[in-house]
Amino acid sequence: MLTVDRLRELADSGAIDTVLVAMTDMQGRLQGKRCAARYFLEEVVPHATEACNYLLAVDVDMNTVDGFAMSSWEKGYGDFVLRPDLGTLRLLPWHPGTALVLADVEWVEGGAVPASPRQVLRGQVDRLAERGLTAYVGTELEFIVFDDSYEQAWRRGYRELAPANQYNVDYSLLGTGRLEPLLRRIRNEMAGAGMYVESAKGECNPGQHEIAFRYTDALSTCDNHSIYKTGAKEIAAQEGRSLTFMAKYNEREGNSCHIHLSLRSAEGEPVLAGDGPRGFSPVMEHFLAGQLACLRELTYFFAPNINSYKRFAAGSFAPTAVAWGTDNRTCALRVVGHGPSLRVENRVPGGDVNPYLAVAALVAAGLHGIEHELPLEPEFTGNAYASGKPAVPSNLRDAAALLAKSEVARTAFGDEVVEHYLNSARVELAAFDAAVTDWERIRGFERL
Ligand SMILES: NC(=O)CC[C@H](N)C(=O)O
Repeated sequence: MLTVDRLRELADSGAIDTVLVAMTDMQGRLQGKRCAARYFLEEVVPHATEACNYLLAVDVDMNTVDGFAMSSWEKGYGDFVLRPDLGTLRLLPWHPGTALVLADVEWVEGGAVPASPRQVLRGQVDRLAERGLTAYVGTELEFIVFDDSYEQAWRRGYRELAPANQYNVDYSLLGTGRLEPLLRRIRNEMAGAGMYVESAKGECNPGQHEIAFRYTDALSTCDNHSIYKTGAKEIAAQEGRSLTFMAKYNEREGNSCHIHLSLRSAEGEPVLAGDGPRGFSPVMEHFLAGQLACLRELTYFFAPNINSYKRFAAGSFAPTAVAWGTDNRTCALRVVGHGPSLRVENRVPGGDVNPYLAVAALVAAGLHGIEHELPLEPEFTGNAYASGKPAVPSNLRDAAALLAKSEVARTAFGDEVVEHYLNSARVELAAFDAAVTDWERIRGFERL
């Protein structure tokens, strides 16, 4: 990582001339400004910078949409403050002479903006800390690479794109070898941006790949995740290609973002393993029971888009059943590792997830289980797709309705945050309800 002093040296020598100041919006995108390095050092470091507060109140298309209490035409769409978190300062190797810092979002009058995803996660990290606990998190993003550039793909309406592999390349070294110039750039340049890269592997959908990063504390993982997604797209674009993290690009395997989470004590000792019957501690039992109890009502934070729900298909390796199992990939909650590496993998999130909100939801669910000492049901063995267990919500409307009634969410995040994201869901549902899709035209144009 980069210190401000080192940045100053690099700026003085001309090696760095630009510093990106970024916040993460509701959709998990980096939004912000490209600052001149000198201006960043002289003005933004001591005084922060500002951006229009509609950045937490627009849809994917940047439309000003109604219903957000914190930001509206009535409120004049004023500014909020982007306060750099200097611990996130780093070089971005894929842009010459460029560094990046992530910002916390505050009101001009002071105080955190509650709906800011980074602030939502900070709140849950603080709640854990009050119990002497720290969350360690890893996110596993899958993506599909295409030979088409983003511009070509857009112009073609995303139809008939050429995936960068022609067949299933799951674990195929031949398959990843084909894309190694691109994959190697992404791996090495993310390492240059301060991330601990572990490995890359092929996946099942043609052109589908995954790059794995070492787990770290919850906030840093979500920060890295957001920077990585942007960087991977930018590197692909520089290579004349495109890649997508959308949850379900076509009817084959979707793009997941499995989230692994473990807990440690204030002394840094792993606390999930213990002397219980399965090698679990009471904290693990309650934490996992909390995940099961809250999964349906918090699914919105794992699956925030219309498309997210298309992943949840039987036999797809994406979950449909709210069940837990030991190293069982058919369950929504897969327990992996043992002893100090014991952890919970939530398999519900797709590549379109906002990591801050998803991890905040996992922590909130776990704390609910711990605070209420929820007992853990027996593990599920076998094929959970055929289990008759409660179902992961199958669409955004159901997930939003479940969130609206969630006392756990309201207690953990506050009504303001829950109402904010419920409005976001409403906006997305209304936009989809108003859209006429290719599917309808293909079925209806001639034949109906
Ligand atoms: N590696 C896997 O388990 C595949 C996950 C699958 N692609 C999904 O969308 O969930």
